[in-house]
Amino acid sequence: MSGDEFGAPEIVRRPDKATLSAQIAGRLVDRILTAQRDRGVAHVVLTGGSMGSASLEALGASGRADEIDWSAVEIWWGDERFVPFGDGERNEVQARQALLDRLPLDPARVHPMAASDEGVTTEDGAARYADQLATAAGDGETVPAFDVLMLGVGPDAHVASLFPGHPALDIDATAAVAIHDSPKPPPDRISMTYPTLNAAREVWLMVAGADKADAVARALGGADRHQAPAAGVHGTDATVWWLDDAAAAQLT
Ligand SMILES: O=C1O[C@H](COP(=O)(O)O)[C@@H](O)[C@H](O)[C@H]1O
Repeated sequence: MSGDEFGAPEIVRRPDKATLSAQIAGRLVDRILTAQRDRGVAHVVLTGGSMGSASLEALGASGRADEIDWSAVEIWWGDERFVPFGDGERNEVQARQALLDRLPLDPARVHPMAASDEGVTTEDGAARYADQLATAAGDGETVPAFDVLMLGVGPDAHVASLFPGHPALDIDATAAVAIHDSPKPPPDRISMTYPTLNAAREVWLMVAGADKADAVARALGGADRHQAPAAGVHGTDATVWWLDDAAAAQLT
């Protein structure tokens, strides 16, 4: 599918980060319930960073977590910082602290990316994640059709660990890629590639704060994905930009 074939994104704007996070949490519950009703199991891709944690914390605070059969939810990550297991820099650790540790998840359905103290390289970790995705996808597919894929957006418009100008932006022969020389610490990471991100039924880009306003305006204003990686992600059914007023301030 070329960029021109995607429908216009939905833009949901709320006054502040707390209100935005609560809105995201409510729609995430609804989305998981719908996926489980339609397909039995829901595939959810989590993100790191400020909005990744805030939205999960909001779900915990909403009182709605008990509506979901968490044993039938597959949890994935769009990217990971390649640091030791348990390190607070890991997106997995942040998600566990924000919510996952309090949910009755099936451990076999939780899929963290590799850690640097596992005795594997980032390349090994990326290849292993690609294998896990293919196994879960079945039917000869390389990745599952995720029900919802959540992404934060950096002030440089990066998503997952796909950074402006980085060679990984053009890798499409594998589902996950090793990242070196990340401009944002830590330098070594693992990331889903564009084809994997864009296999999701719904892609949610969640952005709060004035420091992201320029990135949002560029990505939604038609920037090339090599300059603004967030411009290159789209869901097959829907692409939703969740913005607080500060992040939306430069939209015309
Ligand atoms: O490094 C990362 O940054 C982005 C955005 O983080 P934020 O704190 O600026 O919101 C995040 O979405 C990504 O998963 C992460 O690895």
